[in-house]
Amino acid sequence: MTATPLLAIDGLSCSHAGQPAVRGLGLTLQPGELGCLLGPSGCGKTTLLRAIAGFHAPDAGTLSLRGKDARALPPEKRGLGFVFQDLALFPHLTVADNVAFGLHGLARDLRRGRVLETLSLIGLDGLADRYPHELSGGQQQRVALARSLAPRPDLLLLDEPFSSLDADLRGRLRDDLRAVLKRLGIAALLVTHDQEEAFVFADTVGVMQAGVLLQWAPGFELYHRPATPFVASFVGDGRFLEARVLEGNRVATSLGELPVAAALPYAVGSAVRVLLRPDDLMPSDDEGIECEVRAVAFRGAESLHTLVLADGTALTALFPSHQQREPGQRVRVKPDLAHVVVFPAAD
Ligand SMILES: Nc1ncnc2c1ncn2[C@@H]1O[C@H](COP(=O)(O)OP(=O)(O)OP(=O)(O)O)[C@@H](O)[C@H]1O
Repeated sequence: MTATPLLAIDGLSCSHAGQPAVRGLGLTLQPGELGCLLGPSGCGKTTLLRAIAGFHAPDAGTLSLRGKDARALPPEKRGLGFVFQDLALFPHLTVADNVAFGLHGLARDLRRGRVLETLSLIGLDGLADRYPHELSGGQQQRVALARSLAPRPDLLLLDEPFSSLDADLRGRLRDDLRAVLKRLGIAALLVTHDQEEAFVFADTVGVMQAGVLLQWAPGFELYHRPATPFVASFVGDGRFLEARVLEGNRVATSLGELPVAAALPYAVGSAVRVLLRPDDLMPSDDEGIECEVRAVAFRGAESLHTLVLADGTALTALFPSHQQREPGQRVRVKPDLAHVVVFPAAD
């Protein structure tokens, strides 16, 4: 028996003034599952979140929460928490009163305990009596998170909640929030532009393009088995290499013969493209394919090398930074991969 999903959406379409923003979208989120939506600006992420929250009426499709049709429910009856980019803390209320704001249903004597417990969980011990203007930006964002967590919703909707913070604060807040959500068993759907954030935070990541959800899968699968060329190029670095289908689950490329995961739906001899990630190529001393280093980008532990093969094909490869080469140098590389992902040849 499969458990009832917390959130189930099917065939959901939304528009703004007749212009489609979300098209026939379906996904499910299980209790306690952390999901993330990635996609270029304007692809419909916020519209989808607003439709789930009840702030935007869909044109078509179904939307159920905890197994019940939620389409007719107003936002306050959906039992969800939201955190949007705009914090909207009440400036004249203390931190504790801001956090207590959504706890009307709770007996007064329990409220203070819940507020202090939530502040402690989110790393704001000792700040209950301060006012928002007495806090840093990161602390204010934590108050907004505490306020949405205090009623213990079973689903939290987060629209780029960390985007105003610098990278270091952002990473810490993301990790802390993930830990709190997992500890409390609260599911979340987070909209972000940051792939690393999506990979680190979420159990399941969705990639949207022009209102369509192209793939909804764990980050590892999205990276290693992208469903479409758009997902392949939007998520992570990667280059496409021209290839030809061979017998026996293999393709011929200018890097030699490479294995594919399963039987291909293309005839032997067909022209296809394969995806090569920078971590699919390793430096190799004597064997391997010779290429020229075109550019090097130092990234700390690793350096991203742009390489050009003898036939002019450009590829990228991550080398440990102590093996970093110089532009113009010739290097040998060999593929280090379980299999390549194959797409139809470009038009
Ligand atoms: N209130 C509105 N009125 C008219 N069109 C809108 C409105 N809100 C969004 N749109 C349009 O709907 C489409 C989807 O917008 P949405 O904000 O959902 O995208 P998004 O993926 O969240 O973008 P971003 O990453 O930039 O926040 C866009 O073309 C946008 O211009």
